[in-house]
Amino acid sequence: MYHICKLHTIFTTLRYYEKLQTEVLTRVQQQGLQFKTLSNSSQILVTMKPTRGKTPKKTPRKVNVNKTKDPVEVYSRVRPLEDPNGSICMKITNSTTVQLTPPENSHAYKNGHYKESTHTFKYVFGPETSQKAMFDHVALPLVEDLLHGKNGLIFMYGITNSGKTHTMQGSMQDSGVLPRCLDVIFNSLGDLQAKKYVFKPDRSNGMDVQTEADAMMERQKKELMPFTQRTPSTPRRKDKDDFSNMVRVPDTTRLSGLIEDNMYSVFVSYIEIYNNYIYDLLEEMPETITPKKPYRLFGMASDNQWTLPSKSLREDSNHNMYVANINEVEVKSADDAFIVFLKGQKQRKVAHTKLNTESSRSHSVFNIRLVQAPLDPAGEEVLQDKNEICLSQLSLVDLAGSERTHRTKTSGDRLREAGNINASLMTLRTCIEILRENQTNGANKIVPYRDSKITHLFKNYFDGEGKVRMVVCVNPKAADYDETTHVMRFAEVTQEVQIARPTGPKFDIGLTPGRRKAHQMYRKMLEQEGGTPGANLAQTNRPIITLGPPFPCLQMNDPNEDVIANLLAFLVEREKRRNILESERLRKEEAFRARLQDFEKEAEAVKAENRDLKKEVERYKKKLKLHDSEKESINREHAGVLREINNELSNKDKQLQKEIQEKEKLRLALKGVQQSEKERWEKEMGKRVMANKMEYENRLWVKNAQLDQLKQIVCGNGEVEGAGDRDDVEMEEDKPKPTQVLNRSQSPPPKRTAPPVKIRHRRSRSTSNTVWVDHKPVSTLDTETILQPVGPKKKKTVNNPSVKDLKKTDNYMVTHQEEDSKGEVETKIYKAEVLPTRGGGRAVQFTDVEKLKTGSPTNSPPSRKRKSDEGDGRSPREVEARCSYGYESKAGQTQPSVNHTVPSKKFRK
Ligand SMILES: Nc1ncnc2c1ncn2[C@@H]1O[C@H](COP(=O)(O)OP(=O)(O)OP(=O)(O)O)[C@@H](O)[C@H]1O
Repeated sequence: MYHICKLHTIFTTLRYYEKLQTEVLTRVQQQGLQFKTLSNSSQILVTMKPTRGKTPKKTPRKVNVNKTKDPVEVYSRVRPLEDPNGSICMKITNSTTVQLTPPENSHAYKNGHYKESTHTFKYVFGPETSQKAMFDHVALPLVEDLLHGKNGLIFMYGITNSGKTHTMQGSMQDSGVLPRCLDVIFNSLGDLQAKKYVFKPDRSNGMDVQTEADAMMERQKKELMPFTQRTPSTPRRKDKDDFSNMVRVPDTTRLSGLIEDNMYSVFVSYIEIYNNYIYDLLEEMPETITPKKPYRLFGMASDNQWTLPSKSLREDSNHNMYVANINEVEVKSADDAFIVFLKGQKQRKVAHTKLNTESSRSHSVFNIRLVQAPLDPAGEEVLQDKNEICLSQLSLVDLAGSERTHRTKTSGDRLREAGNINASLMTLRTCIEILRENQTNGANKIVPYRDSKITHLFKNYFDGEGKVRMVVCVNPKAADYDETTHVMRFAEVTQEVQIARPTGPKFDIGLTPGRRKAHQMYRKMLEQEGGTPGANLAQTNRPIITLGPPFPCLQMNDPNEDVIANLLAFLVEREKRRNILESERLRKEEAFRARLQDFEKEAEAVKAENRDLKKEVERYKKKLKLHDSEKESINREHAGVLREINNELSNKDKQLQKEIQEKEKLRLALKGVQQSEKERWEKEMGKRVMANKMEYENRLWVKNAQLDQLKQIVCGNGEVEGAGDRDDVEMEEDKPKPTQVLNRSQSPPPKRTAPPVKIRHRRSRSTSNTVWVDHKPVSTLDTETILQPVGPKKKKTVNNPSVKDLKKTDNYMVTHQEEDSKGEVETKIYKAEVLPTRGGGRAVQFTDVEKLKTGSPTNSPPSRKRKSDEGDGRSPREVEARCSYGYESKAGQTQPSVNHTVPSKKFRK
């Protein structure tokens, strides 16, 4: 009794303190502060946060940018060979690497790929690996995550007959991943499970919570009216009987670390994706339909077959994908869950193919959802707050095997299935590859999750958070080489995809830890005291503190009976007891008061701390303000500098534009100048060509005339032949002998013609005293050289000689200038005699030419030579021939015209 009282007091105190603490916390939380407080009795430091713990299911839509990411973990399992003597194409080189060698009959080998390929994974399990080792390595960590409120996905991938289903399901004696997951979950939950129907799926991927009383009502209702229920609950007795002969060896692993003040429930669902349609494998068959054939369906259903309706995918309020309107069964033990799985398995589409006697023709997804919520402050029931429910999910996926239809020798429905299987696996590959590309290259390509139901369903795992593990099952058979290499390559790519690490939920919602235990103890005490087991303190009417046994019977049956004395003794006893209780009460009251005072002091201390924290917050706020203003001024400064730089940049830009324009102008001007120069030169060259042409024509004419003259001489004009001045004779001395002359007369060369002028007139006049008419056209350039042409001392320089000028003199010279191809100016001075004509006019006969040429000292030797007679060994006769043309000036003409002249003929005016 004493202990009960003590406990009662402790509980009352505890509750009072909780109330007090909650009040203080609420106030502090309202102020948005974090602070530390001491727990009342255990003196444990508990960190309180302003926000309450939320469920982890609220995954954000987009990838968590700042979250830590982990790559998808890929494991490889190599199954044993069916035929121990068969040829293999792979070798496990170490615990993480597998090497593939192309066999000679493989496509790769035929296409020239002879090299071995090496593939590295997180771990490679050899053929001897046990199911238990496989589970412990791959799935156990995800089960642990599930119990701590985190999501996980395991999928089996590989070609047909590679051991996917074997790894996932295993056998009764040697269970695979799925049954072991169930075993470990229920082993770990123990008695932390909530009563059935306390948690209820809300049909939109969430969970509702109800009181235990309501849950009990629902249980009773369902037990009383089992036929009205549509949703399958815990496996019925019939189902249990169906599988009773199956004895499964369970996994005994138990995980610790669960939150004892939480209540847990497990829900399972089982779906398959067949031909890109989703079916609920736990769908109950309507009572009205009695199938003639067993559940298992292959292909199309006939009239009396039960065909599963297809389900659709939806997105919940947290943007998580889920299959709408499927049955989620609440299970209370691993065996129950396994029976549900077997029930669904019966409806799965499995068929016999050439490569696998029981080949899965669909992708199957077995979902385990764990619901947990904290207990109320009394530690008695689940807190009736939907927001405090935490949902975590472990999806176990057995993908259908990819296959080459020519190898499986499929046709009809099997072929269509294979096409759909391969298409969905291809979508999975594409999604993974694009995801990887987006993550590694920073690309922003759209991941085609929607192209296939399987990828669409697991979109959240890749986009959101959770742990993803893939087991690549491989058959070492040489015949599978081509398909296996594809699978291996894809698996390697998958390892590069990063998934945000899941964050666990926070259940620290400000309630005292150890509630469940305290409540259990309390109940135990009540039971010991004879109270109704399970009744809580408030509902108990029986007084916990009594003053002793009930009053004795006061009825007097015997006159000798000392009723009064008995009553007195009883009362004395009772008074004594009351006094004891009173003193005890007073003592406890004192103790309680003292404790209360302690709490008050503590609360005061908390308040003081709160005040200090407030002050600190104020100080930080001020600091923040200061930093803000500093930041503002830096920003302003920065903006000013930026403006200046921009201005400078724009000025520089303008300047550059200006320079570019000027350059363009200059280029155009230069182009113009170049064009005009070109035109000028073309004109000039045209003129020169004309002059040269005329000159050569004249020379030709002279030659012809000389030839005519020679002809005349040869044809009998002895006078001419014998004639000739002495000079002529002298000059003829250099000529060939008479025989040669004879020969020459037969075929006279042009050089040997008679001189066009009399040699006596060719004496140099530069030294005579007569006045020369020096004809210099206006365009004549001054050569400005030291050496000047040899010329007469007396001369009259005219730009345009008139007849009158010529009448006064008998010596005439004309200056002609030309520019050669090298740009050097050549000056020619033609000298002539002015002879009177019979008609009273004057004829000019050119007798000599003097050439002056300027040149660059680097291009030509620094000589400035009088070009007369050239000194190149040419005979004087050649000079005569050269000068046997002249200018003829006629009355009325301002310019004399060029004409040929011969010694016998004079040009007349
Ligand atoms: N590791 C293993 N140890 C022993 N037997 C195995 C192993 N892996 C697979 N097997 C056996 O090989 C056969 C085919 O395996 P399983 O059905 O698991 O292949 P699968 O990849 O699921 O094929 P499918 O894609 O066609 O469904 C089964 O009989 C299975 O028992």
